[in-house]
Amino acid sequence: MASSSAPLRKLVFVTGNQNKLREVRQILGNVVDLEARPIDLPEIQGETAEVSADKCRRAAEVVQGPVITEDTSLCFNALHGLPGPYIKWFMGKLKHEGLNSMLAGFEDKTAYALCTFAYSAGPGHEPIIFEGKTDGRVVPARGSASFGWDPIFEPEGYTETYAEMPCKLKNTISHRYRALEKLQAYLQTLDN
Ligand SMILES: O=P(O)(O)OP(=O)(O)OP(=O)(O)OC[C@H]1O[C@@H](n2cnc3c(O)ncnc32)[C@H](O)[C@@H]1O
Ligand SMILES: [Mg+2]
Repeated sequence: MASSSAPLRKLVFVTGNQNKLREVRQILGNVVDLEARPIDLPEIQGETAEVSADKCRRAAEVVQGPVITEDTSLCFNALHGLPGPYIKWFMGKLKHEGLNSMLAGFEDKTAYALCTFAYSAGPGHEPIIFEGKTDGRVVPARGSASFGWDPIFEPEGYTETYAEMPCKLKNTISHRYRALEKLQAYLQTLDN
């Protein structure tokens, strides 16, 4: 943790998603001086780590300095991890009901939320990847529909969906929280 007298590390977070930004600010608190840039960067196809590293390289070029980017996947075990990094497009077309229907023919409704942060120290610096995973299952939508697929994801060990939980609880068990814990630990090593 940065000492109270040291200036906070400045970091640009490139994201077009206000809900992600809100949660990242809530979780990181004042550990870093986070500047948000709402740039919607192209995302390639591939496995999550490749998609994330590519987006972060582009972000570092745009920002010309240290930067973080984040990618979220929702992976259905019955579908071998799909929709995965393509969840945004599946959500957009199928909505909550259609995502449930995708699993109608399967007994196994388990899924996991995967958050991948990528950090680059600047243009030409290879991104470093930090992943956080939360297991759960896909259920018919319950709770406020304010953030993506939150209403249809019930984390393991809880009877509430992400959308039904107080944000403080989501932020202590979420895929995003778990990835940020690792990113934070890495940033601390840079301060020493
Ligand atoms: O600009 P970026 O950061 O890429 O923001 P995005 O909205 O495009 O986000 P992704 O590419 O990572 O796509 C992930 C999708 O999952 C949604 N999502 C991300 N985190 C979520 C969370 O914690 N709970 C519910 N939905 C989430 C998000 O709204 C997108 O539809
Ligand atoms: Mg995106």
